[in-house]
Amino acid sequence: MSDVVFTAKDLTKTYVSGETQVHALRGVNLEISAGEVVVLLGPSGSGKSTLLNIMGGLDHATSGELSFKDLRLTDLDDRGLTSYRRRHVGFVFQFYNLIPSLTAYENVALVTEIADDPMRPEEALALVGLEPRMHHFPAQLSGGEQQRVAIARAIAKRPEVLLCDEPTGALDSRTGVRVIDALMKVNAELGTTTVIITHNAIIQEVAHRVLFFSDGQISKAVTNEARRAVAELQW
Ligand SMILES: Nc1ncnc2c1ncn2[C@@H]1O[C@H](COP(=O)(O)OP(=O)(O)OP(=O)(O)O)[C@@H](O)[C@H]1O
Repeated sequence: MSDVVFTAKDLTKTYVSGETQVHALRGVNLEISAGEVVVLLGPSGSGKSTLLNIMGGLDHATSGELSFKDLRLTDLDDRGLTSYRRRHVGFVFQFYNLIPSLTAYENVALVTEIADDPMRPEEALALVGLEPRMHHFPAQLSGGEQQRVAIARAIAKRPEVLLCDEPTGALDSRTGVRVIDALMKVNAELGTTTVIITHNAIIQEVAHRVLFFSDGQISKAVTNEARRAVAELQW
C-alpha cells in the first residue's frame, strides 16, 4: 500500500458570502495510499465534507495543493475536474438518489452505458450482494438495499477512488453494517481506495487509518494495527 493516490499540502478552503468568511479548511496535509480505507471523524462543521468534495473534484480549494497521483487537482478548471471525476471517482452519499422508475439493474446500467471499461450491472450488483434483487424497483428495496444499489452504481465504472459521505447516516444498525460490509468487499476485491465520512465512531474500527478533524484541520491520525471484521460491528 505504498503508492500514494492523494497528497494534500496546506490545503485551505474559505467560503465567502457577503461580509462573512468561513474557514472550512485551515491547512490540511495528508497522504492517502492506493487501496487504503480511511475514515474521517470529527464534529459537525469541522471540514470533512469540504475536504471530500475537493478530493472528488466537486469544489475548488482556496489555496494549497491537492494531487491525485500525478494530476494536480488544484490546477484544474471546472472542465478538468469534471473529466477527473468521470474517470476516477465514485461517490456514495447519505441519500441514495436512485431513479424511482428504474429497477436496480437499470439504475446501475445508466452509468455502465457511458463508462469506458465498466463492469456488467449484474456483476456490480453481485459484489454488493444484490443480484437476486436486481429487477426490483427502489420502492421495493429497504434503505440499506437501496444504498447498496447506489454503491454498485458508484463502483460499476471501476473508479480508483470511492468517496462516501455518511453512507450509513440514514440507516439502522443492521442495514448499516451490511452497507459497510459491501464497501469493505469492494475495497478488498477491487482495491478501490475508499474514504468514508461518518458520525458513527464504531465504523473507524474497520479502517486502515482514521483521520480526526477539528476546526478545519486534521488534529490526529491513527493507524489501526488490527482492523475489526465488519461482522463484529454493532451500533
Ligand atoms: N457552500 C458553503 N458556503 C458557506 N459555508 C459553507 C459551505 N459549505 C460548508 N460551509 C461551512 O464550512 C464549514 C465546514 O463544513 P463541512 O460541511 O465541511 O463540515 P463537516 O465536518 O462535513 O460537517 P458535518 O459533519 O455536519 O457534515 C462549516 O462551518 C460549514 O457551515
